[in-house]
Amino acid sequence: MEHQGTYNYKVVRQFAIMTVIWGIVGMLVGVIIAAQMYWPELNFGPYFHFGRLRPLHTNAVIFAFGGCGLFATSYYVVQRTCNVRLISDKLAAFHFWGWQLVIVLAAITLPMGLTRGKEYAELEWPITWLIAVIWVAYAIVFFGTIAKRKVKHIYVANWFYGAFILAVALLHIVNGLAIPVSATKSYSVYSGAIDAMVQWWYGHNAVGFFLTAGFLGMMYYFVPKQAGRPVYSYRLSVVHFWALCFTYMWAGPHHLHYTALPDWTQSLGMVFSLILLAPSWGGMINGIMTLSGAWHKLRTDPILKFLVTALSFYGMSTFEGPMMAIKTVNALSHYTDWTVGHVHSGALGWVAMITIGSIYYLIPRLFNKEEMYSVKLIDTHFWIATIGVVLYISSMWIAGVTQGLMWRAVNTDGTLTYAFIDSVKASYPYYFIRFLGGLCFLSGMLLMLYNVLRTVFSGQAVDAKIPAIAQHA
Ligand code: HEM
Ligand code: HEM
Ligand SMILES: [Cu+2]
Repeated sequence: MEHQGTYNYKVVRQFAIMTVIWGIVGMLVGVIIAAQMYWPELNFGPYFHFGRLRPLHTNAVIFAFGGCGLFATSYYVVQRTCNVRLISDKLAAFHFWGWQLVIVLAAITLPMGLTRGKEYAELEWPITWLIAVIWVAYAIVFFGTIAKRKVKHIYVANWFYGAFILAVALLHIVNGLAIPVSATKSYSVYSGAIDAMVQWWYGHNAVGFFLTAGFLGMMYYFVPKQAGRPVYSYRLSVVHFWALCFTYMWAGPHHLHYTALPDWTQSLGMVFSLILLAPSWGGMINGIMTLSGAWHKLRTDPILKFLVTALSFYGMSTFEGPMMAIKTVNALSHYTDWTVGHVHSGALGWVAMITIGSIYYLIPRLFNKEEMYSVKLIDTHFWIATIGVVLYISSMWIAGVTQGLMWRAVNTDGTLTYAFIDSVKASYPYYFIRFLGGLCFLSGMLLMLYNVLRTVFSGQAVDAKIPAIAQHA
């Protein structure tokens, strides 16, 4: 039991490094598909066609980049706040290697065109089952560690990580139910409008629990830590936690406005989306107000800049989302690039920025260094990333609204003013700006990789000792 007195940082180090690597891979694919929309001749053969690289992009950024970030931070946070080592190093290692295998399998099968055809749940049934097994291992390690904790209280970050783990298990299994007809092909057990409803109950809650709850867990640990201030309101964190979990579950139908779904379900989804603004902003306000008395640190601390800007984008996208869920607004925004803009203000502005900030916090601590190799480079990364997000989302807003307006424009005699191709032509300049924005964001990630490698190779891997007296980490 040589490890008894220390935390398991090995699995945290592994997931943290892979967060940066998969972030670069996933965003590179993002830049490639963005380029393909501006230069159609970049669509090569079947394997490198937009239609096959797009799911590769979404899977890589959400499950490889986002997933590794969530696993690294949750394993760090749960140990530090419970004052115990993970209950099983072996299961944690199985989780790490199993997840890398899933990512590799995804990178092979998606370009081959093997897909279940469900967005964000594309991977065919053998991989879906493999994910379920790995997820159970993760849940055992995480909740087992909480059960063994030396601190009576369960810190709020763990509540959010816990909700993420449980909800994603539920979503993955229910939406994954399928009847295999061969090793690489299966059919959903649901059909028609019910299949669509299950899929978007899944899709929306993937946003709510994979892309939000887990990252709020990150926020609740790393923002107070980096700001050196306690969480603004513990009561607010409890209230918005339960409200968020409850409300997200009902908002899925906003993805299916004006479809064959019963009208009342669409209205229900719209109403719950509007309500969702409140618990979302509860989290944002709690995070931002945690800086009370530490605002001056924003001037000099680029890690804090990442964390706080992430919260601002979180607030912005959770305002935009409820607006887009209003049926009359959705009549304009749906099918347009406005949705893609909304997605990336959440994905780049919130998910990627909070992850980047947290990883910069972690790396020196995992490799026995005072701070990152270059704090100046973190600052450069911050600015280039921020410019990238702004270019991305503002170009997509303009393109999206232009498309929506052109599609609905009618002449006095009732005929359409524009052919579809006119709206494609009108979108071209914005696709170029989006490509540039993506390129900025990707360059920032490359700076990060350099900075991380310099820190890692000048440091040494150490596992911090567990303090003898129970205290908050
Ligand atoms: C209160 C919170 C939010 C609400 C009510 C909301 C609402 C919406 C609505 C109405 C759409 C458009 C559906 C359509 O017309 O097809 C949408 C799309 C989307 N949103 Fe949000 N959103 C919220 C927050 C977020 C956040 C924080 C993220 C990312 C971290 C996000 C990621 C997405 C994604 C990925 C899609 C595209 C789904 C697809 O069609 O593939 N949303 N959201
Ligand atoms: C360099 C950064 C990135 C670039 C250039 C980029 C580019 C793109 C492009 C071109 C699309 C396809 C849009 C379309 O079908 O018209 C897309 C879709 C998507 N991306 Fe990204 N992306 C980046 C980063 C990210 C990150 C970090 C995430 C998540 C954490 C993300 C999540 C998504 C999602 C969920 C979709 C599907 C949107 C939908 O169905 O509405 N992206 N991205
Ligand atoms: Cu949704």
